[in-house]
Amino acid sequence: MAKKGILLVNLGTPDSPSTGDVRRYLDEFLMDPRVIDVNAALRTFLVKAVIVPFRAPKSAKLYKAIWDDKTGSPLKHYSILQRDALQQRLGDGYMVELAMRYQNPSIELALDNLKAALVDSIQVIPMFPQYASASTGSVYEKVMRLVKDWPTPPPISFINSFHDDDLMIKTFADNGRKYQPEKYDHILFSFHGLPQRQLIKADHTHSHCLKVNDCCQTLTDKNKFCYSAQSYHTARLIAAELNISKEDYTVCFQSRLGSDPWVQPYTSEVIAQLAKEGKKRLLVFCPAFVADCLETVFEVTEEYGAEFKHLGGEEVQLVESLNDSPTFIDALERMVLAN
Ligand SMILES: C=CC1=C(C)c2cc3[nH]c(cc4nc(cc5[nH]c(cc1n2)c(C)c5CCC(=O)O)C(CCC(=O)O)=C4C)c(C)c3C=C
Ligand SMILES: [Fe+2]
Ligand SMILES: [Fe+2]
Repeated sequence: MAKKGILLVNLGTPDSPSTGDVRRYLDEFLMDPRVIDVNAALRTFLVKAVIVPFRAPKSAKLYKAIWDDKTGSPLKHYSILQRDALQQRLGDGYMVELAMRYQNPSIELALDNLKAALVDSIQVIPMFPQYASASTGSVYEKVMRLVKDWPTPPPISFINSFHDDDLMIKTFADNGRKYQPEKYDHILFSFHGLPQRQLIKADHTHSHCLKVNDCCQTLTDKNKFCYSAQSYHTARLIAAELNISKEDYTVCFQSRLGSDPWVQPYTSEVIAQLAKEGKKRLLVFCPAFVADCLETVFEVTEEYGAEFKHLGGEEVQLVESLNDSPTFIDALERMVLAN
């Protein structure tokens, strides 16, 4: 029986926490023109001579801290669980493959597997709730580059974003509810950051994002593909589900790289300000990530946790990501069946 192909693609992670594997991963990731979007000569200089040589040994230490002896990288581990759970839900009529945009399992291998199985169609699900050129856009580009030479590519479709998917929102809300948000002094919705220039480039109107006050804090027809606007929208929906009022939460952006301005406010600065105001306990959602990873487990829990305590705070509690929660698998299943 011919099957329908499903390709889940997450960002990627090193093969091991060794400095060599982290260097290979960072090199492939940061040489992507959609990630470091400057001219090729400058990108090559920045990545190969500045960022990777300094960052690889430091990042390798962080990866060692989150690496599990049995299951390895949390991002890959949860991605495998998501693939297996979705395959089980969809049954024999579907073939679900997992790939990483950078490193392994590669998109090349996953597409080859789908091609060898003679699937009738391929639905690509970039595992990023909010659209960004550096994440979702890069997955589109890589898949299209690989299939362009196939003599007979099957129909291929892509999920663009799922920032407002009610089952995704419910999963984050259910995960957060377990911590009793009302017991915390403030709630953060901390999204992965992006360089400001990437928001400006993505603005089709050339007159909205970062050009008008509070441009990205509401989602409208003008900014419907804006990463920041989609992020604020996701945060509003989770907050509404949990009855968290506007003054009790802040949307912020983490994981800045380099010295160019990124989307603000920065999570580290928000945390410092909250400590200054005497807040003691913070609950942090990271709704840009469908799986726990270095940026949630280490950056939020360890780095921001230590920073907050150093400034007089007491606790930074991370809300776990979607991982393999059954309601998130429901969301994926529904996306597939709707196509
Ligand atoms: C949520 C989607 C992501 C976007 C958009 C994104 C953009 C982006 N990231 C960097 C630089 C780094 N990101 C790193 C890790 C990382 N990033 C995402 C997701 C998005 N990145 C994830 C899921 C992870 C974790 C991977 C894991 O193995 O757990 C890293 C590597 C870690 C480190 O060295 O600190 C870097 C570097 C840029 C420059 C960028 C957009 C322009
Ligand atoms: Fe990143
Ligand atoms: Fe915007």
